[in-house]
Amino acid sequence: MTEPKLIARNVDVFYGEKKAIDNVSIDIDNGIVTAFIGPSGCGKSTFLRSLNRMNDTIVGARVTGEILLDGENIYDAAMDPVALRARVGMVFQKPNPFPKSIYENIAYGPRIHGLAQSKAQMDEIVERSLTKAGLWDEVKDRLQDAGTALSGGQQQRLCIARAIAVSPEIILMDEPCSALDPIATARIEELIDELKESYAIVIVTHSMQQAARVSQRTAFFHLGNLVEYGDTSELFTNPRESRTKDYITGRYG
Ligand SMILES: Nc1ncnc2c1ncn2[C@@H]1O[C@H](COP(=O)(O)OP(=O)(O)OP(=O)(O)O)[C@@H](O)[C@H]1O
Repeated sequence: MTEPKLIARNVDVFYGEKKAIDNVSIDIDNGIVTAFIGPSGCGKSTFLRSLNRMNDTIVGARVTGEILLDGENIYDAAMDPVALRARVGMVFQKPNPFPKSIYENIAYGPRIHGLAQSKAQMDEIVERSLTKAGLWDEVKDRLQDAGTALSGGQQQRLCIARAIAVSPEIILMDEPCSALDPIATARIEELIDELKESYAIVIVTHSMQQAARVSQRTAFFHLGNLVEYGDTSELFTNPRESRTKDYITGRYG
């Protein structure tokens, strides 16, 4: 057995006095997709954001416990949050390309992290990232067009390419398809399946069908607790906890 890529131990997340995540421990492995599911407000996004310190940007948010990335505590004073967010990338619900060209959307991260020594190297990173995100053929002749001029599904693949460009180890996705039509959604789901070969992927989704289609492991959250975590097929066909069963059979949520 290889070590988990990321280990969370006894994690609490607070917004001011309010505890949104209560004592969550979970291992995230490489090479698979892990889905976070649960009713609205259960804390899925809050916990996801704690995995790359995105909560640091929210006034009053506080994380306790331990989150280890390859054994290193990401909340250590020595950890640079900007470098961390390159290693643990994030894709949001609404595609949010920068108001810049397609090329610049990808080149921006590698430039600030000093990943390219020449224009040729940067071109190579841009092409490789767009190819991995399944967008190269559609945009290679218009790299100078605005990223915002693409369709919603293309914009989301651009955002995935932007995350890939800085060579992440984990990609966190917060409901990445909820603003997309079914065809664009299917395209992103195929892409997630391909990307899991290279990155650990964690996806928050409202759709149990989507969790069942794309993930190998599923975590069910309820009222800030991690109720059940296991193989996706097992969790959906033979849940151990009654709260999981109630949720997946549509009794609440
Ligand atoms: N910035 C914030 N400030 C204060 N409270 C917040 C903040 N963000 C979330 N919360 C609260 O924390 C709890 C968990 O919210 P979170 O958005 O993580 O849940 P979720 O499961 O992702 O919900 P949804 O599926 O609706 O996105 C909720 O009670 C929510 O109101």
